[in-house]
Amino acid sequence: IKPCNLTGWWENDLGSKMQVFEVGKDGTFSGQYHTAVSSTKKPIQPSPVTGSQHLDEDGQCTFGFTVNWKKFSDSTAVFVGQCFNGDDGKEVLHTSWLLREKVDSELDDWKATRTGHNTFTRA
Ligand SMILES: CN1C(=O)N(C)[C@H]2CS[C@@H](CCCCC(=O)O)[C@H]21
Repeated sequence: IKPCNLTGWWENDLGSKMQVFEVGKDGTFSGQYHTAVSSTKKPIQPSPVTGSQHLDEDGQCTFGFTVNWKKFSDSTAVFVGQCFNGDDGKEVLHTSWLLREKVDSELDDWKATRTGHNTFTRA
């Protein structure tokens, strides 16, 4: 079984790319998220990623990471998922996410969190 290591470049079905820098001995990692889409008009810039993955020997690890949409949006996304080794030997990350956008009034709090799911493959 191939051990799971998220280091490297990933691309999801929206065309967003994520670069994971090296993963520490405790499974923590940092990286950058290059989103392909945004709900804001400001120019899109790479955003910092911080996360943590399991390092179990049996591969196919679970992980979570947070993206802070610096400089172009006041929102934050958290992702959870698992890495699978497809039969074709290709790795795929199945993720679910919560995207919290900043709203100006507590009255709008009800509509401030969106959820979705995306798969990532090696870019
Ligand atoms: C591009 N995205 C992507 O690759 N996702 C998996 C989803 C979940 S985070 C969101 C991007 C939000 C950009 C900042 C903002 O407009 O609030 C969307």
